Amino acid sequence: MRVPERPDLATGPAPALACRDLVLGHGSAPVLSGLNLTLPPGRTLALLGPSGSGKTTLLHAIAGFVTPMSGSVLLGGRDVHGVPPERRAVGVVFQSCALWPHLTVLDTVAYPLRRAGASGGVARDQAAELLSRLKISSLAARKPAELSGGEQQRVALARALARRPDVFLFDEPTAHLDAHLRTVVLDEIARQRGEGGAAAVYATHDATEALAIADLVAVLHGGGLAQLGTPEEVYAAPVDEQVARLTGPVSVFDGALVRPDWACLGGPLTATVAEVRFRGPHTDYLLSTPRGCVLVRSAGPPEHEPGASVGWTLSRRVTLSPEVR
Ligand SMILES: Nc1ncnc2c1ncn2[C@@H]1O[C@H](COP(=O)(O)OP(=O)(O)OP(=O)(O)O)[C@@H](O)[C@H]1O
Repeated sequence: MRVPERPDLATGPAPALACRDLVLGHGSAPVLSGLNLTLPPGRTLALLGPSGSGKTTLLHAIAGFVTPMSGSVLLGGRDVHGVPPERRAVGVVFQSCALWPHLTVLDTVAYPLRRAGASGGVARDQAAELLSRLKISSLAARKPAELSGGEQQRVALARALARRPDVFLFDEPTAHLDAHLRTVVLDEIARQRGEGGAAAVYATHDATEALAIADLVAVLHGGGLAQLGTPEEVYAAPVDEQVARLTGPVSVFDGALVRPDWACLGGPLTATVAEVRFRGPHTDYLLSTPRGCVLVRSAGPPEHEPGASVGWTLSRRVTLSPEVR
């Protein structure tokens, strides 16, 4: 499946990252084919896709751990075919954090600063500052075996931030974090990118996180790039049902895709409340109608019980084309 590049995001200085006709796999069968995309400096690309769709494989190809079957990866406008991982200007935060077992947390984060030429004292001071921002100062003297999964992730993130790369590669960097720490980490990622102008590729299963953090979203499924667009585009105009499901909650109602916020309670249409799901800031109602079921989101706590008859309004829908229904 070939998706046209977005010309509006492909102009200006050399892109931080470009993939050209990229085909990736681990053996004979490709996992991803015909991948074309361009990421300008300072922008964030979210990779969204189901388990096994190739998000990690793509990150590994950019980092240099996987050799493309064909096509090319360009970093800063330069084809990096054959360039080993340590000579690519990328900072990786992967699911298996691969922290060095013999180094303390402080030394782990200071190491890239030393390699970049900082003196021992300066490197340790800057590393301590990064640990403080990621709320892990108290762990400075510990070794990886003495850390929880979420703590290891934050150390790996601090190490990647210390490297000041041109491109950050994140593979589910908040997977082990609670909601508060997730915000701390996402804010820190955004702050560093703003300061340093680095681009980021961010793989996640979490549509809400992807839409919030990204300038561009690449939806991977079916062995390729199913849709590339801004968060608003992939949410408001998904190309098919699977893209719609991967980018947020959706109902298939009367041959069309309907987001929960495209319908509301009250209005001329009639339905029976089939299910009520309290979500904190809002409540989701699954409405049963003669033309199918539809999920409707309403601010505040539940106001209707299952079985109640309600009126509702449909304000927007994306009709599925016949070939993808
Ligand atoms: N080292 C490997 N050798 C052989 N096949 C692999 C290897 N790594 C991954 N694969 C296969 O490649 C496909 C893509 O895997 P990948 O890890 O890139 O998916 P993903 O989208 O990151 O999945 P998840 O969300 O579960 O992490 C899967 O079918 C997987 O089984």
